[in-house]
Amino acid sequence: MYQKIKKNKQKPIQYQNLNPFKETEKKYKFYAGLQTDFSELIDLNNLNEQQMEQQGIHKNGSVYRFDYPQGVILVKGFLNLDDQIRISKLCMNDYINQPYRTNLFIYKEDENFDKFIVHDDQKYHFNNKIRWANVGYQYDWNNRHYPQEKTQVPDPIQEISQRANNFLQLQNHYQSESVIINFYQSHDYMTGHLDDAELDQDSPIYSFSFGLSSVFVIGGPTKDEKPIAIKLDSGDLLVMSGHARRCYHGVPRILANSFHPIQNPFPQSQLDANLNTDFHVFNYLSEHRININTRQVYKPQVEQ
Ligand SMILES: O=C(O)CCC(=O)C(=O)O
Ligand SMILES: [Fe+2]
Repeated sequence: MYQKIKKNKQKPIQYQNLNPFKETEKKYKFYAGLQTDFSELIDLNNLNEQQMEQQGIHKNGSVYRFDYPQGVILVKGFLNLDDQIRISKLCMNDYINQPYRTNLFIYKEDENFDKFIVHDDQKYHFNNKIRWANVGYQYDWNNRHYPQEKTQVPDPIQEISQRANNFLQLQNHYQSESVIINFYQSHDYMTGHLDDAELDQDSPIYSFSFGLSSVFVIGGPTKDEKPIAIKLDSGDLLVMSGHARRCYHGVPRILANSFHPIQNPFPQSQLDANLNTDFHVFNYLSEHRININTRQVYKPQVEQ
Protein backbone atom coordinates (compact mmCIF):
# COMPACT_ATOMS: atom_id res chain seq x y z
CA MET A 1 0.00 0.00 0.00
CA TYR A 2 1.35 3.42 -0.82
CA GLN A 3 1.35 6.11 1.79
CA LYS A 4 1.30 9.75 0.92
CA ILE A 5 4.31 11.43 2.45
CA LYS A 6 2.93 14.29 4.46
CA LYS A 7 4.19 17.74 5.15
CA ASN A 8 4.52 18.54 8.82
CA LYS A 9 1.82 20.95 9.88
CA GLN A 10 3.82 21.77 13.00
CA LYS A 11 0.95 21.40 15.47
CA PRO A 12 1.05 18.68 18.13
CA ILE A 13 -1.93 16.31 17.99
CA GLN A 14 -4.35 17.23 20.77
CA TYR A 15 -6.60 14.17 21.11
CA GLN A 16 -6.72 12.30 24.39
CA ASN A 17 -6.16 8.55 24.65
CA LEU A 18 -4.03 8.05 21.57
CA ASN A 19 -3.32 4.41 20.84
CA PRO A 20 0.27 3.35 21.65
CA PHE A 21 1.37 3.54 18.03
CA LYS A 22 0.10 7.10 17.54
CA GLU A 23 1.53 8.08 20.90
CA THR A 24 5.00 7.07 19.69
CA GLU A 25 4.56 8.80 16.34
CA LYS A 26 3.59 11.99 18.12
CA LYS A 27 6.58 11.74 20.42
CA TYR A 28 9.04 11.75 17.49
CA LYS A 29 7.33 14.17 15.11
CA PHE A 30 8.90 17.52 14.46
CA TYR A 31 7.06 20.43 16.06
CA ALA A 32 8.60 23.88 15.74
CA GLY A 33 9.78 25.10 19.10
CA LEU A 34 9.31 21.77 20.90
CA GLN A 35 12.16 19.52 22.00
CA THR A 36 12.01 15.82 21.20
CA ASP A 37 13.02 13.20 23.74
CA PHE A 38 15.27 10.84 21.79
CA SER A 39 16.37 8.81 24.84
CA GLU A 40 14.44 5.69 23.73
CA LEU A 41 15.50 5.90 20.08
CA ILE A 42 17.54 2.81 19.19
CA ASP A 43 20.73 4.03 17.53
CA LEU A 44 22.81 0.95 16.82
CA ASN A 45 25.93 3.06 16.36
CA ASN A 46 25.84 3.81 20.08
CA LEU A 47 24.48 0.73 21.90
CA ASN A 48 26.79 -1.43 23.99
CA GLU A 49 26.40 -5.20 24.35
CA GLN A 50 24.51 -4.97 27.62
CA GLN A 51 22.00 -2.48 26.21
CA MET A 52 21.49 -4.68 23.17
CA GLU A 53 20.85 -7.72 25.33
CA GLN A 54 18.32 -5.78 27.43
CA GLN A 55 16.47 -4.76 24.29
CA GLY A 56 16.55 -8.22 22.68
CA ILE A 57 18.85 -7.27 19.82
CA HIS A 58 21.33 -9.86 18.50
CA LYS A 59 24.40 -8.62 16.64
CA ASN A 60 26.43 -10.57 14.13
CA GLY A 61 28.90 -8.31 12.30
CA SER A 62 26.86 -5.55 10.70
CA VAL A 63 23.58 -7.50 11.07
CA TYR A 64 21.20 -6.78 13.96
CA ARG A 65 18.22 -9.07 14.55
CA PHE A 66 15.38 -7.92 16.80
CA ASP A 67 13.31 -10.18 19.09
CA TYR A 68 10.57 -7.56 19.03
CA PRO A 69 9.02 -7.19 16.55
CA GLN A 70 10.17 -10.64 15.50
CA GLY A 71 11.58 -10.53 11.96
CA VAL A 72 12.98 -6.99 11.99
CA ILE A 73 16.56 -7.05 10.77
CA LEU A 74 18.83 -4.06 10.29
CA VAL A 75 22.08 -4.23 8.33
CA LYS A 76 24.18 -1.15 9.08
CA GLY A 77 26.06 0.39 6.16
CA PHE A 78 24.88 -2.21 3.67
CA LEU A 79 25.39 0.13 0.69
CA ASN A 80 28.63 2.06 0.43
CA LEU A 81 28.72 5.75 -0.48
CA ASP A 82 29.36 5.07 -4.18
CA ASP A 83 26.26 2.88 -4.34
CA GLN A 84 24.26 5.45 -2.40
CA ILE A 85 25.12 8.23 -4.84
CA ARG A 86 24.79 6.07 -7.96
CA ILE A 87 21.35 4.75 -7.00
CA SER A 88 20.04 8.05 -5.65
CA LYS A 89 20.98 9.69 -8.94
CA LEU A 90 18.99 7.06 -10.86
CA CYS A 91 15.98 7.65 -8.57
CA MET A 92 16.12 11.39 -9.14
CA ASN A 93 16.82 11.35 -12.87
CA ASP A 94 15.40 8.17 -14.34
CA TYR A 95 12.85 6.44 -12.15
CA ILE A 96 10.57 9.49 -12.02
CA ASN A 97 10.00 9.36 -15.79
CA GLN A 98 7.54 7.41 -17.92
CA PRO A 99 6.85 4.50 -18.03
CA TYR A 100 7.23 4.61 -14.27
CA ARG A 101 4.68 6.46 -12.21
CA THR A 102 4.88 9.10 -9.53
CA ASN A 103 2.26 10.73 -7.31
CA LEU A 104 2.13 13.60 -9.85
CA PHE A 105 1.28 11.23 -12.67
CA ILE A 106 -1.53 9.65 -10.67
CA TYR A 107 -2.99 12.86 -9.36
CA LYS A 108 -2.56 14.58 -12.72
CA GLU A 109 -1.24 17.71 -11.09
CA ASP A 110 1.40 18.36 -13.65
CA GLU A 111 2.70 15.71 -15.95
CA ASN A 112 5.39 17.90 -17.43
CA PHE A 113 7.22 18.33 -14.20
CA ASP A 114 10.85 19.34 -14.00
CA LYS A 115 13.26 16.68 -13.12
CA PHE A 116 16.57 16.79 -11.43
CA ILE A 117 18.53 19.50 -13.16
CA VAL A 118 21.95 20.87 -12.50
CA HIS A 119 21.65 24.61 -13.04
CA ASP A 120 25.28 25.48 -12.78
CA ASP A 121 28.35 24.46 -10.84
CA GLN A 122 26.77 25.09 -7.48
CA LYS A 123 23.06 24.35 -7.75
CA TYR A 124 20.71 21.47 -8.35
CA HIS A 125 16.99 21.34 -8.69
CA PHE A 126 14.58 18.56 -7.85
CA ASN A 127 10.84 19.01 -8.04
CA ASN A 128 9.81 18.52 -4.42
CA LYS A 129 6.22 17.86 -5.47
CA ILE A 130 7.44 14.39 -6.33
CA ARG A 131 6.80 12.39 -3.17
CA TRP A 132 7.07 8.88 -4.50
CA ALA A 133 7.73 6.89 -7.64
CA ASN A 134 6.68 3.31 -8.38
CA VAL A 135 8.62 0.92 -10.58
CA GLY A 136 7.73 -2.70 -11.34
CA TYR A 137 4.12 -3.81 -10.81
CA GLN A 138 1.94 -0.73 -10.68
CA TYR A 139 -0.57 -0.59 -7.87
CA ASP A 140 -4.01 0.38 -9.15
CA TRP A 141 -5.30 3.08 -6.82
CA ASN A 142 -8.85 3.11 -8.15
CA ASN A 143 -9.45 -0.61 -7.83
CA ARG A 144 -6.96 -1.11 -5.01
CA HIS A 145 -5.08 -4.06 -6.35
CA TYR A 146 -1.97 -4.90 -8.33
CA PRO A 147 -2.77 -5.23 -12.03
CA GLN A 148 -1.01 -7.67 -14.33
CA GLU A 149 0.66 -4.87 -16.32
CA LYS A 150 4.04 -3.98 -15.07
CA THR A 151 7.16 -2.07 -15.88
CA GLN A 152 10.49 -3.77 -15.42
CA VAL A 153 12.17 -3.28 -12.10
CA PRO A 154 15.43 -1.65 -13.24
CA ASP A 155 18.57 -3.77 -12.97
CA PRO A 156 20.29 -1.64 -10.30
CA ILE A 157 17.30 -2.14 -7.95
CA GLN A 158 17.05 -5.84 -8.80
CA GLU A 159 20.74 -6.07 -8.04
CA ILE A 160 20.61 -4.54 -4.56
CA SER A 161 17.49 -6.59 -3.72
CA GLN A 162 19.21 -9.81 -4.76
CA ARG A 163 22.32 -8.74 -2.91
CA ALA A 164 20.23 -8.20 0.23
CA ASN A 165 18.50 -11.56 -0.10
CA ASN A 166 21.76 -13.42 -0.80
CA PHE A 167 23.50 -11.70 2.08
CA LEU A 168 20.82 -12.60 4.63
CA GLN A 169 19.77 -15.91 3.03
CA LEU A 170 16.15 -15.29 4.01
CA GLN A 171 14.65 -17.28 1.16
CA ASN A 172 15.90 -19.20 -1.85
CA HIS A 173 14.17 -17.12 -4.47
CA TYR A 174 13.36 -13.47 -4.16
CA GLN A 175 11.92 -11.46 -6.99
CA SER A 176 11.68 -7.70 -6.64
CA GLU A 177 8.30 -7.08 -8.30
CA SER A 178 7.06 -3.74 -7.02
CA VAL A 179 9.26 -0.97 -5.72
CA ILE A 180 8.32 2.29 -4.07
CA ILE A 181 10.79 5.13 -4.00
CA ASN A 182 9.97 7.77 -1.40
CA PHE A 183 11.43 11.29 -1.50
CA TYR A 184 11.36 13.11 1.85
CA GLN A 185 12.08 16.73 2.63
CA SER A 186 13.43 17.34 6.09
CA HIS A 187 10.03 18.06 7.70
CA ASP A 188 8.09 15.30 5.96
CA TYR A 189 6.84 12.16 7.64
CA MET A 190 5.03 8.96 6.75
CA THR A 191 2.10 7.86 8.90
CA GLY A 192 1.95 4.34 10.31
CA HIS A 193 0.51 1.76 7.93
CA LEU A 194 0.54 -1.88 6.89
CA ASP A 195 1.91 -2.92 3.50
CA ASP A 196 -0.98 -5.28 2.91
CA ALA A 197 -1.77 -4.85 -0.80
CA GLU A 198 0.59 -7.61 -1.94
CA LEU A 199 -0.81 -11.15 -2.22
CA ASP A 200 2.50 -12.41 -0.92
CA GLN A 201 2.60 -11.30 2.69
CA ASP A 202 5.40 -13.73 3.57
CA SER A 203 8.38 -12.66 1.44
CA PRO A 204 10.39 -9.93 3.14
CA ILE A 205 10.36 -6.25 2.29
CA TYR A 206 13.87 -4.90 1.77
CA SER A 207 14.09 -1.19 2.50
CA PHE A 208 17.14 0.97 1.72
CA SER A 209 17.88 4.42 3.14
CA PHE A 210 19.76 7.26 1.44
CA GLY A 211 20.68 10.73 2.70
CA LEU A 212 19.32 12.18 5.94
CA SER A 213 18.80 9.79 8.83
CA SER A 214 15.29 9.06 10.05
CA VAL A 215 13.27 7.65 12.93
CA PHE A 216 11.59 4.44 11.82
CA VAL A 217 8.87 3.02 14.09
CA ILE A 218 7.54 -0.53 13.91
CA GLY A 219 5.10 -2.25 16.28
CA GLY A 220 2.54 -5.02 15.96
CA PRO A 221 -0.30 -6.09 13.64
CA THR A 222 -2.55 -3.52 15.35
CA LYS A 223 -1.83 -0.02 16.59
CA ASP A 224 -2.44 -1.20 20.16
CA GLU A 225 1.11 -2.52 20.44
CA LYS A 226 3.76 -0.01 21.39
CA PRO A 227 6.29 0.26 18.58
CA ILE A 228 10.05 0.48 18.85
CA ALA A 229 11.86 3.41 17.24
CA ILE A 230 15.05 2.73 15.28
CA LYS A 231 17.42 5.29 13.75
CA LEU A 232 18.09 4.56 10.09
CA ASP A 233 21.18 6.05 8.44
CA SER A 234 22.22 6.42 4.82
CA GLY A 235 23.26 3.05 3.40
CA ASP A 236 21.30 0.99 5.96
CA LEU A 237 19.14 -1.94 4.92
CA LEU A 238 15.99 -2.47 7.02
CA VAL A 239 14.19 -5.77 6.57
CA MET A 240 10.61 -6.58 7.53
CA SER A 241 10.46 -10.36 7.42
CA GLY A 242 8.26 -13.05 9.01
CA HIS A 243 5.94 -11.58 11.64
CA ALA A 244 7.29 -8.05 11.08
CA ARG A 245 6.13 -8.17 7.44
CA ARG A 246 2.58 -7.73 8.77
CA CYS A 247 3.29 -5.07 11.38
CA TYR A 248 2.44 -1.37 11.48
CA HIS A 249 5.37 0.87 10.65
CA GLY A 250 6.05 4.48 9.68
CA VAL A 251 8.57 7.30 9.59
CA PRO A 252 7.54 10.08 11.99
CA ARG A 253 10.76 12.04 11.67
CA ILE A 254 13.56 12.94 9.31
CA LEU A 255 16.62 14.13 11.23
CA ALA A 256 18.05 17.41 9.92
CA ASN A 257 21.84 17.75 9.53
CA SER A 258 22.40 14.02 9.92
CA PHE A 259 24.12 13.02 6.67
CA HIS A 260 27.79 12.73 7.56
CA PRO A 261 29.59 10.10 5.49
CA ILE A 262 32.90 9.15 7.03
CA GLN A 263 34.91 10.05 3.99
CA ASN A 264 33.97 13.16 2.01
CA PRO A 265 34.31 12.23 -1.67
CA PHE A 266 34.29 15.87 -2.68
CA PRO A 267 37.02 17.64 -0.69
CA GLN A 268 37.13 21.38 -1.36
CA SER A 269 40.57 21.04 -2.92
CA GLN A 270 39.15 18.92 -5.74
CA LEU A 271 36.19 21.14 -6.53
CA ASP A 272 36.81 22.94 -9.76
CA ALA A 273 34.80 23.96 -12.80
CA ASN A 274 34.24 20.31 -13.75
CA LEU A 275 31.83 19.58 -10.97
CA ASN A 276 29.88 16.50 -11.81
CA THR A 277 26.32 15.55 -10.99
CA ASP A 278 27.52 13.27 -8.20
CA PHE A 279 28.47 16.32 -6.21
CA HIS A 280 24.94 17.69 -6.57
CA VAL A 281 23.39 14.37 -5.64
CA PHE A 282 25.59 14.37 -2.56
CA ASN A 283 24.32 17.85 -1.69
CA TYR A 284 20.72 16.77 -2.24
CA LEU A 285 21.28 13.85 0.12
CA SER A 286 22.56 16.17 2.84
CA GLU A 287 19.15 17.90 2.87
CA HIS A 288 16.70 15.11 1.96
CA ARG A 289 16.04 11.44 2.42
CA ILE A 290 15.31 8.83 -0.24
CA ASN A 291 13.91 5.42 0.63
CA ILE A 292 13.64 2.47 -1.75
CA ASN A 293 11.52 -0.45 -0.63
CA THR A 294 10.99 -3.56 -2.66
CA ARG A 295 8.20 -6.10 -2.40
CA GLN A 296 7.42 -9.44 -3.90
CA VAL A 297 3.77 -9.18 -4.98
CA TYR A 298 3.05 -12.80 -5.86
CA LYS A 299 4.37 -15.95 -4.22
CA PRO A 300 7.73 -17.14 -5.58
CA GLN A 301 7.35 -19.65 -8.43
CA VAL A 302 9.67 -22.11 -6.76
CA GLU A 303 8.65 -23.30 -3.32
CA GLN A 304 11.16 -23.11 -0.48
O1 LIG B 1 10.64 5.41 4.21
C1 LIG B 1 10.68 4.36 4.84
O2 LIG B 1 11.68 4.00 5.48
C2 LIG B 1 9.47 3.44 4.88
C3 LIG B 1 8.61 3.54 3.67
C4 LIG B 1 7.42 2.64 3.72
O3 LIG B 1 7.10 2.06 4.73
C5 LIG B 1 6.60 2.44 2.52
O4 LIG B 1 6.85 3.06 1.47
O5 LIG B 1 5.64 1.62 2.58
FE1 LIG C 1 5.58 0.58 4.35
